[in-house]
Amino acid sequence: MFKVLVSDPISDLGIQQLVDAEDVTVDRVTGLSEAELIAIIPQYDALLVRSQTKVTPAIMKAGERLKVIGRAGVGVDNIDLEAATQSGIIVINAPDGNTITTCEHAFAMMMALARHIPQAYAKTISGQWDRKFLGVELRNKKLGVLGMGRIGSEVAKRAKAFGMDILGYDPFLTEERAEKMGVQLATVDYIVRHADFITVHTPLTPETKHMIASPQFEVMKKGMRIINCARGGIIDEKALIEAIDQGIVAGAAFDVFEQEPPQPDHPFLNHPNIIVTPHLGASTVEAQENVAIDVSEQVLHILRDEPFKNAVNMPPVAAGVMSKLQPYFGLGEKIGSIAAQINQAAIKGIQIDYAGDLSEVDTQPLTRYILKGVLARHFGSDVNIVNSMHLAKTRDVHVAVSSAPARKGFMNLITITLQTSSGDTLIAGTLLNGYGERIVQINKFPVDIAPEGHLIVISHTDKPGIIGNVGTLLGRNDVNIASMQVGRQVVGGEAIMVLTVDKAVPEYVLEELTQLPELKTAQEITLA
Ligand SMILES: NC(=O)C1=CN([C@@H]2O[C@H](COP(=O)(O)OP(=O)(O)OC[C@H]3O[C@@H](n4cnc5c(N)ncnc54)[C@H](O)[C@@H]3O)[C@@H](O)[C@H]2O)C=CC1
Ligand SMILES: O=C(O)C(=O)COP(=O)(O)O
Repeated sequence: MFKVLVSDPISDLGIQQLVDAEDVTVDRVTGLSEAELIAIIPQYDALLVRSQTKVTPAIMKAGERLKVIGRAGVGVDNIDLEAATQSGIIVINAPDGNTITTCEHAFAMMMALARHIPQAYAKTISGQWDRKFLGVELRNKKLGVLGMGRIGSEVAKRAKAFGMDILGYDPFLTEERAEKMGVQLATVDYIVRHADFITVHTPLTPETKHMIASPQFEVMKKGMRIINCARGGIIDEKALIEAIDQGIVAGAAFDVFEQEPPQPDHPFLNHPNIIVTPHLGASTVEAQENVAIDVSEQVLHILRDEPFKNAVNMPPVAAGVMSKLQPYFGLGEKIGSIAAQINQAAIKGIQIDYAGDLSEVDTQPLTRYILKGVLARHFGSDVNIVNSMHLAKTRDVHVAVSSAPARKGFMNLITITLQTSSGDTLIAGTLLNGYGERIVQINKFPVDIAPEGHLIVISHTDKPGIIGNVGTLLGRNDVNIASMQVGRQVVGGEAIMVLTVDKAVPEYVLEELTQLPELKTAQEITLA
């Protein structure tokens, strides 16, 4: 039974599929301190959060069973991604579910800002009929959009309907796409100098932190207005107050703060020219259901070892690609494991070659499984597909991948060469239609082995009588042989024998095998 902890207020309807799942139990406990979360997290397989819960390295370290952290929303700045990757925890988010809602909030803030709606409302309900609030139209104004991703693009679309001219900047915005959207591609500098309104829709990164600060405010158009419904810290809060005091900025609308919640004496609170909301951008019935449904679905997939999407600490893979690759994951992991069990010396590098059908897809997720198989001998259950690349890198294991359409006699072929301090070991495997996983080459010897259970790999000289001797010795020791494969390149030369046996072979039996004439090495390989 999988246990899921929901530690922030997440839509009931959205997580219903988790609640209904027979193999899952869901606990909801919100408002926990870090220490409280550390105390209970060891029992959980998944943690679901919004932006309140700060998922620190200490929480992840305590989460011995934690396989996935699901963020019911976009921004994952409350989750320590580096620590998650190191701990092998998958972090997923729900990037699409709150786009429109947040865009509409930004738009509502822009309109409220243009017409002083919050200030006028406050006056009116306090009994004062004050008609001095003079607004501005949006029509014919220049709107600068910094960050033209999902939300920024939707804001631009709506702003066009209001007759605004859009200046857009995003490192990924091409001239063609901008033109298609009716947006003028511009630099940040151009935007800050010319825009009447600026709205930011980027994540908070070292690059975007204070991307609007004193140097930008100094050159802004006098009387401009600025909106932040993305992340606190993209606009320098102190510099903004100064720019308002200097009459450069006429007004600002903020949904997010450098520190949330802001201190009661924060200069934005009660400032006549600044309107604020408490990080409500994503807070609609629709968005909360959407993000919770999306994240619950992926959490279920991850818990059940099924293909999933929206991982934040793993490169994105299209769903179609994932379903093509899925059948190879087990084979890849076993090939890696066989290589690492045959050659137990210090690993320097791993060469992975994909051939045939596999050359047509992005094999990156498969590479992670192969690395997991290789590294499991050293890291045990601490390695998984989230951290296998990372662990290889931190251990200076160089991973090289190549792919070629040539079929080499097989429709698909995975070949790995484990480069170690005592030489190279090559293992190749394929997925045979109707026959499943097969190992087809060990070093220079062609073989045909189903990679499962217990195998004994013997290297010997191709001489008559050896097979009989091996069989007799194993029989004497009560080791039953299920299948046997012999590979050689030339008659009487070096040869390999691979036996599938029904149970683990005691160490002394392997020892005895190596005492047989013409037999060089005997190793046991165990596969799950
Ligand atoms: N207030 C709220 O409740 C909500 C806030 N957000 C925040 O809104 C922001 C945008 O979300 P989405 O549009 O869904 O993300 P997105 O990933 O679709 O778009 C972000 C865009 O920012 C661009 N970008 C990155 N660095 C940049 C830079 N230095 N200058 C200009 N552009 C840059 C990226 O290329 C990307 O296109 C995120 O920070 C997210 O956390 C999202 C949902 C709700
Ligand atoms: O999705 C995002 O990035 C948000 O900022 C929304 O945050 P929330 O889930 O409302 O705490």
